Amino acid sequence: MSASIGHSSTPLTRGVLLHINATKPAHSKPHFPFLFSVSYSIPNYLRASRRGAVASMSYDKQLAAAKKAASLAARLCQKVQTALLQSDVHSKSDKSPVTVADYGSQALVSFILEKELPSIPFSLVAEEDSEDLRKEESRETLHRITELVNETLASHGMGDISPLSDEDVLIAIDKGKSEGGPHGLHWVLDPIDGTKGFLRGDQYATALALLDEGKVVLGVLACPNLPLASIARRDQSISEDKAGCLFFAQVDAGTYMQSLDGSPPTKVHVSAIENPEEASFFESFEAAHSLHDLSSLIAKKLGVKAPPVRIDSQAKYGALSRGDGAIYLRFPHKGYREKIWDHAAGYMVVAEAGGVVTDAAGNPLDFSKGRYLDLDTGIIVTNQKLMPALLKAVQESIKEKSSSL
Ligand SMILES: Nc1ncnc2c1ncn2[C@@H]1O[C@H](COP(=O)(O)O)[C@@H](OP(=O)(O)O)[C@H]1O
Ligand SMILES: [Mg+2]
Ligand SMILES: [Mg+2]
Ligand SMILES: [Mg+2]
Repeated sequence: MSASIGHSSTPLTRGVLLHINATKPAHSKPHFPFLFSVSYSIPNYLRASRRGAVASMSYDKQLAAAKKAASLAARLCQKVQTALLQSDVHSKSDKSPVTVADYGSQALVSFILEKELPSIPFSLVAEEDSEDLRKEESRETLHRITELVNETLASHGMGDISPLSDEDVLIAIDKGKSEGGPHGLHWVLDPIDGTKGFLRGDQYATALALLDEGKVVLGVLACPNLPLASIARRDQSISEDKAGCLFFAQVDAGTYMQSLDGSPPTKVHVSAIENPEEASFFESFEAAHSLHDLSSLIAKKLGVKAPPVRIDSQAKYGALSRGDGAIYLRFPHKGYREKIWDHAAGYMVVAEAGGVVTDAAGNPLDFSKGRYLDLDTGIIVTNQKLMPALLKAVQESIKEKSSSL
């Protein structure tokens, strides 16, 4: 049994239903040379919850720009998703509306960030590029994207900006070609994370983070279909809940959530659950993205009683940051390389809410290596109390299943 949270896709109108399916990075040791010698070691999972060298800086301006950019991109995506779900051609094989939303969201975020922060050198590591869009057969798609970007800007208080041309849109998209790395400031963007959820009418997120000297220093997650109320113990009777969450976090300043409509932010914290029997866990909706059988084995070893909650996208990190569930397990099939834009914003939102994010060996995630994350086997997320037991269960389960990984 598993529970999956999403906007209802049938009927494709509104509301959220519960579908029941059968089925301190680089931390250094304290050094007291004249007093005594200390034998001191910090478990890796605790290092993973600590901030790096750039902790004392404020990123308020960048955070304000990131919230604005991600919120507008979410509006654009919502518009496309609504049209997609209402049209008669919303079959999963029709990729074009998704493409339009992905590109439109990336162009919009890129354009707004650069415009709002003119004094800061602009570097963006983002998922999409314009190669296909520049082809002759994509001319109409490109016009549609430009139209969407301009409509979104005009209808959300940015009507004073002169409309973007097709070429402006292509340029904005291609700003996302940065390689990132360990030096300087780099934005990290997934314009639509959870494309498959987007297509189904379920969860997706616009995920935006900022790296400073290779460390994530802020993260914003816009989740248009995530209910504002907790999705823990959700049942059909509360399927009319309002949806649309904006999570944001800045290093050493906590994690906050507000509605995408602009309600006042509230501070959020990860679950305080210490007993795994009371914990529930999140994983990808898509079995192709994560080994569900390995997660089940881990959960069983830990003593987790609740069935997995399957959700698309970094909405999982958002939901975890406010304590809707206590654990997120992600174990891609062998050979898959994780990208930084699939985790940077989510990592920040969870870490600042008191959670811990590591790879399957308990190492902190390293966002300084370029566009990819190099990690051991998978990604695990939980609170500090549960992490030691979770790590043990993960490592035992991986050993048992090693032949299939
Ligand atoms: N085989 C695979 N294994 C793991 N992750 C995959 C995958 N194929 C795609 N993904 C990633 O999984 C992301 C969605 O995450 P989730 O499974 O949590 O919904 C996708 O983001 P996009 O939708 O932005 O492409 C994509 O980057
Ligand atoms: Mg993604
Ligand atoms: Mg994406
Ligand atoms: Mg993708």
